[in-house]
Parts: sequence; structure tokens; C-alpha cells
Amino acid sequence: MSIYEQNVADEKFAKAHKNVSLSDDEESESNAESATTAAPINAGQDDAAGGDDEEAQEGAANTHVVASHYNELKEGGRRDRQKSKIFFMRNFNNWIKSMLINEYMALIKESKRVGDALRVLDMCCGKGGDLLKWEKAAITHIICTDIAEVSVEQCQRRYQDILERAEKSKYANKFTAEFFACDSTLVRLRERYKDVTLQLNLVSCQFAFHYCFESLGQADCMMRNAAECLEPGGYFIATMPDAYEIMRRKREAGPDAQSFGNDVYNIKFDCETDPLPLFGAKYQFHLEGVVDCPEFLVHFPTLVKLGRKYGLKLVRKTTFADYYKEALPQGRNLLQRMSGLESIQPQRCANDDQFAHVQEFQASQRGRPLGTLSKSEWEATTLYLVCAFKKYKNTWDANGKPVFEFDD
Ligand SMILES: C[S@@+](CC[C@H](N)C(=O)[O-])C[C@H]1O[C@@H](n2cnc3c(N)ncnc32)[C@H](O)[C@@H]1O
Repeated sequence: MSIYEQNVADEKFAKAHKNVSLSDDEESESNAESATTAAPINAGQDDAAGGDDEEAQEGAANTHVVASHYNELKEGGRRDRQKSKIFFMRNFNNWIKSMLINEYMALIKESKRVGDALRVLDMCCGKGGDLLKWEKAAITHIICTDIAEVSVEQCQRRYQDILERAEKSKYANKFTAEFFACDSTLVRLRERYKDVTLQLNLVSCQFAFHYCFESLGQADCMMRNAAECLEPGGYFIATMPDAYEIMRRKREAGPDAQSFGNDVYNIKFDCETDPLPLFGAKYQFHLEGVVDCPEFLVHFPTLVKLGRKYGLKLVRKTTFADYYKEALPQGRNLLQRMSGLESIQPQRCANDDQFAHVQEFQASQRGRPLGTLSKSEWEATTLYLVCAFKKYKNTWDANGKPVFEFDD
């Protein structure tokens, strides 16, 4: 059993790990001194006040590879996307993001009055695929940032298009925006905001947080970016690969398998896997036509500890498979509008192993089509999980460190 396959045991392991202090109480002080190669996860240090975080830069060997990959990624037109083997899965993932954004925006709005500001940070925004979701959520301001300059430029153009369309409509929601390219695992984002005192209501990091698990310094920097400008009561939401599921599939593939997957995704480990490190657990991820670059396993208990250091308490961790079931009753119509499932006639797929699962619904469907994903797409999308953290208020201790008022 590895640290990625246990729950209770892995916190103990992490605490004992020689390079990492995982405590958000005084214990971290002593560990901090003995930590040799990585920054301690203890509360309240303000070590990157001078800009780019030197500790974070240690061990950040892969960020340029990731940046070049996304910078060079060609955006296919709608026709190319429709031809793709993962067309429905991409729409399905988009629906998951919409449901997650709507869920937490709704919670935030419960404590707001009409006309109050609603400010969002879209960290690792990519080409701005979520801008329409933000428009629909009636936000007032957004900060979009990503390591890939080409993507940020494209995101900004998409925003201009939305704005132009909104100018012509009486009812559209107009919101202000700022854009900049930078590495969220190495740079303190707050210092790049137009208003450094800005308070955010929501931070979103979709399909990207795992890149920071290359090193503790980077994960710490990214988590601080997610947390430090959130106002108490605000949320940090994310989607990322589920390390437990990845390790389960690796084990299932057999003891000698360094690589596993199907015709749409492939994972190949690029590090020592027995035992796996807490940070830098690197694998090469390939996803049909959209991703082909190094990624890192996210050791979830460590992520939770990092969050608490910056006042974030975990309020949701749900696999995509479970989130789909949970969100479907409210999101059924949206899923249909977004073409998140493929329409399949059960009687027409007797010899298609990608849709063999549909056979069992043949009787109940009585000739009607059924919405589903292909087996390969389902295997790829269920590699992921959604999570959400809530920001808590703090007081200060005698040394000027924040003490967060968690309610547990
Ligand atoms: C899979 S894409 C997701 C894009 C977008 N969030 C979405 O959901 O469509 C991952 C994004 O993370 C960005 N990224 C990766 N490492 C990053 C880093 N260190 N700092 C900022 N952005 C990063 C990539 O450039 C890419 O745009």
C-alpha cells in the first residue's frame, strides 16, 4: 500500500516525512528548522513579499515544459472538436465546471445584497473557456492569469467579444477584467493585481492545480495565491486528477506496468513509484489532442494541510463520478444543452465495446436513445475530482502570525 492509497495513515506518513512539516500549529516551528530542502508548511510567513518566490523556484524544472505545451496548442475550430474522440467528454467536463461554479456562486450570493461586488480569480484560466460561465454567474470583476501567454491573449480577446456583445444588449451582465501571464507556482499574484488590496469572493483553478505539486515550495506558493485575497466566507474551487484513482489503476495494470490507459488517455510514470514522493510524483499525461505534458500526483492530505495554513478548510472532495450523480437532478437540462453526453440507440450498439454498457438499458429505453459517454471517455473523465475550500477569519498571535478561527 502506498501513501496515495491510504487515508488516515498518510497524514502520519506525511508528518514523518523528513522534508516536510505539515502542521499548522506550533509543531511546525521546530520542524521548520530541521527541514532541509523544502519550505515548511507553517502558518503566517510572508516570505515572498519581494516578488517571485525563491523557495518556490527550487525544484521547478517542469513549468517551462508545461508553458510551451499550452502555448503551442492549436485551438481547433468547432468542426475539429466535433470530430474529436473526446468531444462529449470535453463538454461533460465543462458541465462539471459549470455546476461547480454555480454551486459556490450561489452560496456566496446568499450572504450578498443585490448590487454587491462579486470578484473572481480564474487561476490558470487557459484560453478563457470559463468566461461565459462567469458572465452567467453575474460577477462584477475577474482576474485571469495563466503561465501560457498565448492562452492569456486568447482569453483577453474572448473577453472583448463578450463585452462587445454585452454593449449591444440591455440585459447582458457587464463585468470588468484584468489579464496577465505568469507562473502561479512561483509568483505572488497579489502583487500583479491592479488593486493589491482587492478582496475576492471566489478563486477557481480548473484542471491545473496539480502542476504545483512538483515541489513543496511551488504548492505552497500556489495555495497562498488561492487563499490570501479571499474574503472570509469566500471559496476556492478546483478540479484536478485524483491521485488515489490513478494509483488504483496503476496497480490494476500490474506490477511491471509503467504505463496504462486506453485509446484516449495514457499515463506513464516518470519517477520512483515505490515509494512515491509527496512532491514531484511525476507522470507523463497524454489526452487525445489536448494534453501531452508532465503532471504531478496531488497528495490530498498534504493539499488539505496547505489549505489550512492559509485559512482554507476543505468543504468538498468528490470524484467526478459521484459529482455527476449528485449534480444531475438540477443540471440535467444544462447537460443536454451543453451536449455533455452522446445520444446512443441501445439496439444499435450490440457489437460496439465502447457502448456495451448501454445494452442493459435496451428494455427500459423502449427504442429511445440514451445519453452516455463512450467507455474510454468515461475512464478518462473519472480520473478527476472536484474540491472546494472555505476561507475562515483570523486573529493574530503575539508573533504576528494569523490564527484562523476554524469551526472544527
Ligand atoms: C488543462 S488546462 C485548463 C485551462 C482552464 N482552466 C480550463 O479549465 O479550461 C491547464 C492550464 O494550466 C496552465 N498552467 C499550468 N501550469 C501553470 C502554472 N505554473 N502557472 C499558471 N498556469 C499554469 C496551463 O497553461 C493551462 O492553460
